[in-house]
Amino acid sequence: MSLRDLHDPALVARLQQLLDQKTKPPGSLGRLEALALQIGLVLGTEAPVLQQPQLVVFAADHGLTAQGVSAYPGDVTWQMVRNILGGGAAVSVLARQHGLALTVVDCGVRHDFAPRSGLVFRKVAYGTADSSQGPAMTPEQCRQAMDAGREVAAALPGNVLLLGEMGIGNTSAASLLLARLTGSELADCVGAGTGLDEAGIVRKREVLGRVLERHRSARDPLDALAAFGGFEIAAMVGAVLEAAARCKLVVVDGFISTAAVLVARTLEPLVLQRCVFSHRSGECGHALMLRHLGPDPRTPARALLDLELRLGEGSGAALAWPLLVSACAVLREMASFESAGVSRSG
Ligand SMILES: Cc1cc2ncn([C@H]3O[C@H](COP(=O)(O)O)[C@@H](O)[C@H]3O)c2cc1C
Ligand SMILES: O=C(O)c1cccnc1
Repeated sequence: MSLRDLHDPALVARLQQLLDQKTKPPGSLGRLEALALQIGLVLGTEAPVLQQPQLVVFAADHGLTAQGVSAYPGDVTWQMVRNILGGGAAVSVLARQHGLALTVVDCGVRHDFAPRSGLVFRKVAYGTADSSQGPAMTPEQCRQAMDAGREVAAALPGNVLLLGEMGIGNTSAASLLLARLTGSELADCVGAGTGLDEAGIVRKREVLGRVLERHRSARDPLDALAAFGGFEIAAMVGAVLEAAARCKLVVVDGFISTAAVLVARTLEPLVLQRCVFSHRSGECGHALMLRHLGPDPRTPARALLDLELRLGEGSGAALAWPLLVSACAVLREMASFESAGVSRSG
């Protein structure tokens, strides 16, 4: 399946003309105008309305946590899933504030959850295998996780998917994917994650260096994804591909969800047309990752916000949401010079 190129020159010209006719100096709403244009193109309309926004938190555990790569124990993954669904996590509060439907997908958490509202069961296994000892997933598990993401995205209503994730150890998997898929120095790809101190970061780099070396032949993006994990990243790859195929807007969160886009765009470069990068994470490596996803005028990879967030869960995507709503409102509702009887510049 290949994606349609959304760069319709006629629609671009109409959208640009509409924006330029609004009662403001041309370009004075800055990047909100580029955002409005992008949303218009994705939804294929001059009057975009974002409907039934869905924030999906993909959750899974990582075998590599056995090597001490995170400041927190793996049990935090399932405990935070419970907290997210219970309404007390950052993403729960922000989703509630902004009226975003919140779903958690168990892609591979090391825990058995009782059925509850908002929780979708797509468990591939009880966490990935330790990637310092062998591949994190088998090719079949990788496919299963990607299919889970695709199916979840296919079943969602609305025209916007906001990505979130929960998985202790997943900054390690994202760093490894960044290093392998872009050829960047590992040291530039590895950060503090949940808050490792300097010694912890040195140790994390050393562990990830060994993992990278162990899987030196995993150069193909899907091989790399299977080698490093995790299930939630693979599921996000599938979800991004499916949402993009359905011409939904994809709101990308931080370091980990952007890593999923890094993989997805190797399979379908045009997914980038549908992606809005909500924020630049404080995690070392995210700026580098965004640079590798752009710049290209048709596929901007510039993040909207820079709040030094380093949380994940979809918190940055939720925080950027009002900007997307505003971009659409400007396009739909602002008067033109002509309709408002305002004089243009001489
Ligand atoms: C309480 C808590 C809540 C979180 N919410 C998201 N993350 C974030 O931190 C984890 C990745 O960092 P690392 O690779 O260092 O483990 C992921 O679960 C991510 O979503 C959290 C982490 C913690 C501790
Ligand atoms: O940028 C992120 O998404 C991030 C950073 C640190 C820890 N968890 C997530």
